[in-house]
Amino acid sequence: MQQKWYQATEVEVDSLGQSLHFYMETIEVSRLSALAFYAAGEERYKGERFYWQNREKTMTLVGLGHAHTIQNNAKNDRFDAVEAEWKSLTKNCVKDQSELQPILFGGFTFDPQNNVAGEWTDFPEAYFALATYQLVIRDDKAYVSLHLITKDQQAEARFEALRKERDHLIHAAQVKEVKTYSKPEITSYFEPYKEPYLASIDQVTALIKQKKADKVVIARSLALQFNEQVSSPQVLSQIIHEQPESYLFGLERQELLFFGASPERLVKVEDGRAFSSCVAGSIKRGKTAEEDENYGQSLLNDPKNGGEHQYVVDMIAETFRKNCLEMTIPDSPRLLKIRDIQHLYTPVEGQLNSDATIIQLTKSLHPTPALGGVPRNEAMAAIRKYEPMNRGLYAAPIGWVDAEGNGEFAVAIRSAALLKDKAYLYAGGGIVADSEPHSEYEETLVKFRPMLRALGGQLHE
Ligand SMILES: C=C(O[C@@H]1C=C(C(=O)O)C=C[C@H]1O)C(=O)O
Ligand SMILES: [Mg+2]
Repeated sequence: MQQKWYQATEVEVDSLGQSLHFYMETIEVSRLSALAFYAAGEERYKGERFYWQNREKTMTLVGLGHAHTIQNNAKNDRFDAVEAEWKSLTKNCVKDQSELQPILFGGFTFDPQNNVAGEWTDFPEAYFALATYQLVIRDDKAYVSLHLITKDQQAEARFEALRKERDHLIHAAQVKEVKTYSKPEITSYFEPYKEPYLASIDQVTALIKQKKADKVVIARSLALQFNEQVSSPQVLSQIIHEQPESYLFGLERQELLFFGASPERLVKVEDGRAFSSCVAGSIKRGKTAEEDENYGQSLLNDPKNGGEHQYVVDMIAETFRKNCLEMTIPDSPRLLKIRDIQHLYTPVEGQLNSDATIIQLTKSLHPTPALGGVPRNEAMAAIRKYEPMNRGLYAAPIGWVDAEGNGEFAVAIRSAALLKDKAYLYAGGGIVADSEPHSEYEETLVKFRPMLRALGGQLHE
């Protein structure tokens, strides 16, 4: 038996007070494949899809089509603008049942002041969508919501057509066997700025020794060419199978798919409680349990990595102190082990002040010193000066928020942009006074591995 909820509300969406009608219907469905649901939108909704799964695998989210987008290029108030528009759009929605929540999914680019042309040209500095078809799988229950936002008061016929299509999409996703996808075939592989990257590590450590900054995260990219166009479900299926311990995300806009498997939470808010994670300091995995344990111990005892980590802890703790009634943070880091790498990890949590929101927390936290540096402004200036690329959504907040103010953003690392038959992979590392170019270079190679593997390549040690 299917559960069904329907609501129609009226909202004023823009500053002109334009009045719109927001129709939505949520049905509970029997378990289906989130990836097959995504793939069912290949023809009609390519370029308007997203995929998300949290680290714990307790929440999977897929969106097909755009009922509404919220996007802007504001340099200073992009967070506030997204929050205000989402609030006005959802103010009349029923708030108390989480399965009825419309969800806004998207991201804020790493640095709105970066104008370097390339794969991110024209990508908005804030880009969010409310899906026409929203699939949420939570604690083993699956819900599909249909959203229609229109000026039209008589939208019944359109809504009915969308219902029919929804039933087709659900049917396509209730498959007995999930399709398996082959890996893409790489025809060439190059590191665009290897020499400038190595030189920049020396330049940045010199800057740090002159006390112009304490820590700066420097990143680089890797470019791949494939023998043919690669599809989004094809690469998403690889990360779903290969990176189960990470956040998984994919966000399409026009021809571009930005996707990744990140171990790092920026912020999660659930019923007024906030969670973040300090993830910085890295070492590779060992080939045997013993070697792995030894690497882990040396990471825990290494002053250079400990320094990289502490800057992140100090800043996130400070932000939580300002926004929370109470908070907890352990005294020392533990290890976070994922397939290719281990990190120093310190979880943070707290009870939010009544006026703190997930978007405001995201605004305050981004970029943490795990991806930007310390002090923030000096680090950002150094990144603009020494990185010849545009990070786009790499290292930036990606995630969702619902109408009640719950939500979660990951830091979009271990990620890549796929554009037809080309992909750009991104990786970086925290540079401190005692960083060495060659070992930082090696660290980025390890961080490229998850996306490189998903895209059909491999790196030898
Ligand atoms: C910058 C990246 O990762 C960040 C930098 C780390 C480091 O330098 O040790 C570790 C985890 C992340 O906070 C990346 O993966 O590209
Ligand atoms: Mg590092």
